[in-house]
Amino acid sequence: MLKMAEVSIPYLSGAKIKEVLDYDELISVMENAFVKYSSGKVVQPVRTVVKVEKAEGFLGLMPALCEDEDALAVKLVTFYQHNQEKYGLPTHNGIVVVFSVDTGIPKVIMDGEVITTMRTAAASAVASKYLCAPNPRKLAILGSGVQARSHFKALSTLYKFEQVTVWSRTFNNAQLLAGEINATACETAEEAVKDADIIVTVTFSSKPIVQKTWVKPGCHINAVGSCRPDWHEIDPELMRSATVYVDSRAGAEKESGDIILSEAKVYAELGEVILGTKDANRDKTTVFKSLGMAIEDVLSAKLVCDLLLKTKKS
Ligand SMILES: NC(=O)C1=CN([C@@H]2O[C@H](COP(=O)(O)OP(=O)(O)OC[C@H]3O[C@@H](n4cnc5c(N)ncnc54)[C@H](O)[C@@H]3O)[C@@H](O)[C@H]2O)C=CC1
Ligand SMILES: O=C(O)C1=NCCCC1
Repeated sequence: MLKMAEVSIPYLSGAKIKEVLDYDELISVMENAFVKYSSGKVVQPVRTVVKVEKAEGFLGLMPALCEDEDALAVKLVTFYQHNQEKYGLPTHNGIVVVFSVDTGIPKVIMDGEVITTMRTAAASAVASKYLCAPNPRKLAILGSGVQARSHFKALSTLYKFEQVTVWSRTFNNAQLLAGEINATACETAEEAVKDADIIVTVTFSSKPIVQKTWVKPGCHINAVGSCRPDWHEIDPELMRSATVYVDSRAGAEKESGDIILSEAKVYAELGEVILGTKDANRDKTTVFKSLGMAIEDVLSAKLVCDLLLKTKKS
């Protein structure tokens, strides 16, 4: 066994990771992540977030351990909402450092951007699978960035939508995305969400972008963006009247403006629904408030290692 001083740690690029990850597999890995988390099999402190005032950005530190899965890693992720408009760079960047559970020696460092992009959408796919009404026909996407694209891909692995609508605060961006995915660009969010069976909100908005009166009763909403305690995407009245599910109660109570500002009651963690200890209220309007959990990254990184480093021993 090598000592730390003798180790040369491999780096796996986002391009390499993209080659091996697919949504089918990630969706089942995310399902397992939710189950492990809600059955108390994961050690995962609530994310530490450092605010970078100068750039209006944030650094998040996200460690988790799951001994059952022989998985220990930490994601270090930045989210800088102005990166795209200022520098043409992605707004989310980061790395995942994977450690040996037995020795604590770092095994691999890998890109965290692709994992964040794909596992977040796979997590929403799991939520939709358990919480939306059968046979969803219309998908509405609010936002037109990285997560808008990954959510379209992940949800399309589960459902064949008859109609997909896109709204973005800049209509041109909605049109660009709509052109890529054969969807309809809408001038208003109200028009986009009308009669939608599944709504995905993936923006940095600090003010609600979806109102309760616009939403079809029984709709399922994946509320993925605005992950700060003082930002929200969903009308507080809609939050209070829906059945609200989260990835982690502890995370939601500390980080989600959608929950904190509306004082909506969290009904269940998604893992509890998968475990069968809480109901999936498919006939009601449901919101899955996603904040993102370290265990999602840790198990995604483990999958990447299994796929790319199969022949190498730690
Ligand atoms: N829950 C989770 O696990 C994760 C959540 N996120 C969050 O999802 C959201 C989207 O992320 P990406 O697509 O990667 O970012 P992106 O930068 O690629 O796209 C952001 C989108 O939000 C829109 N936007 C920005 N400010 C807005 C405002 N004030 N009002 C309305 N729209 C606005 C932009 O026009 C763009 O369409 C962010 O809030 C991000 O932090 C991202 C990764 C994981
Ligand atoms: O889980 C993540 O990764 C993130 N969640 C909220 C916003 C930034 C990244």
